[in-house]
Amino acid sequence: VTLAQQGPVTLWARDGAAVETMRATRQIPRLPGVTLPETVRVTADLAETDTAGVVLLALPMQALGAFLADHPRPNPALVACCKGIDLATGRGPSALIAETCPNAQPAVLTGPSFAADIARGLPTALTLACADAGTGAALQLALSTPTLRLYRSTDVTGAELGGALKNVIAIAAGVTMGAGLGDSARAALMTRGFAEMNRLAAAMGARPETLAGLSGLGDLVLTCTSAQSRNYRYGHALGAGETFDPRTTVEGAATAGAAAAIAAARGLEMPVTEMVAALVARRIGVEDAMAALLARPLKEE
Ligand SMILES: NC(=O)C1=CN([C@@H]2O[C@H](COP(=O)(O)OP(=O)(O)OC[C@H]3O[C@@H](n4cnc5c(N)ncnc54)[C@H](OP(=O)(O)O)[C@@H]3O)[C@@H](O)[C@H]2O)C=CC1
Ligand SMILES: O=C(CO)COP(=O)(O)O
Repeated sequence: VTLAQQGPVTLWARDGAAVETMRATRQIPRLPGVTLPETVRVTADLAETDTAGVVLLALPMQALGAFLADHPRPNPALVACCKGIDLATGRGPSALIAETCPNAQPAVLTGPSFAADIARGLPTALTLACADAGTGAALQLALSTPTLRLYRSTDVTGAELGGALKNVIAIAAGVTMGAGLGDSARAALMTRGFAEMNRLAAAMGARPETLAGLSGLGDLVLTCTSAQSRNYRYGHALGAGETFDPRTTVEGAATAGAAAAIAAARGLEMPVTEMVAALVARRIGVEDAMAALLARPLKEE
């Protein structure tokens, strides 16, 4: 919606009925109240995107690998908008793109931004990460709009891991608030969670300044403090012992398990992440999880 202010955009979706509805009504079922500009062409025919210079891949992380394997994309630049670690392979979106679409430059668009805010034209700032600096600069220019401000980076690993791991900590923050443990406990979990994000990212070659930027700290703050976040709301329901619609995309649930497995393989301590993975898998309850975190040996900060 925001990019369509600057020129024609093709929006592909797999659901033909949803495409027909969007064409007819110019409304987006997932973004109530937002009208599709006339410059957005909606299609259920994926081949219509084949000649685009840039494609934004906006589907859930756990669906990306199979989607690309089934539909390798011919476009020169593929920008992943998903946040997470693939549970099956332990890889991020750019590695899945590189594997399935070897002729494409993989890039990542990530940072604190709710789709509804961007579509309403509210100001947002994101990180555009691409290992190839020239492609990254071109994408930054092409995808920035008057209300969407992109900062560029060549640290794809850092940008991906910041966006993936903050969702896990957001679940923990939601659990804390849902269980009535208070704002102080949430701030502690956010801070210690951020330390874990940095630990894993550094071990995987990311730059600390990327984690301290929009794609890491920026998105951590947003997602841990806003009830607009699905990861936060899911955690809140867990903490409060309430049900949660299982059809909702909650990226941190799978990513908690993937990150905990990587940390274990590398001998890294990630107690908050491990606890979220255990909570999601129902191996532990909220009270026991909190007690276990508080009972850890005292240490230097
Ligand atoms: N929503 C937001 O505010 C933000 C989301 N993100 C990230 O974007 C990614 C997608 O999230 P979001 O759009 O909110 O998720 P939703 O669940 O709202 O939408 C997912 C979309 O992907 C489609 N989809 C799912 N599986 C497949 C598949 N196998 N093949 C083709 N299409 C598929 C769905 O189609 P169908 O309707 O047919 O199921 C739907 O259109 C996530 O990684 C999320 O973290 C990042 C920043 C902000
Ligand atoms: O990543 C997001 C905001 O930057 C969206 O968060 P949720 O997936 O938790 O809704």
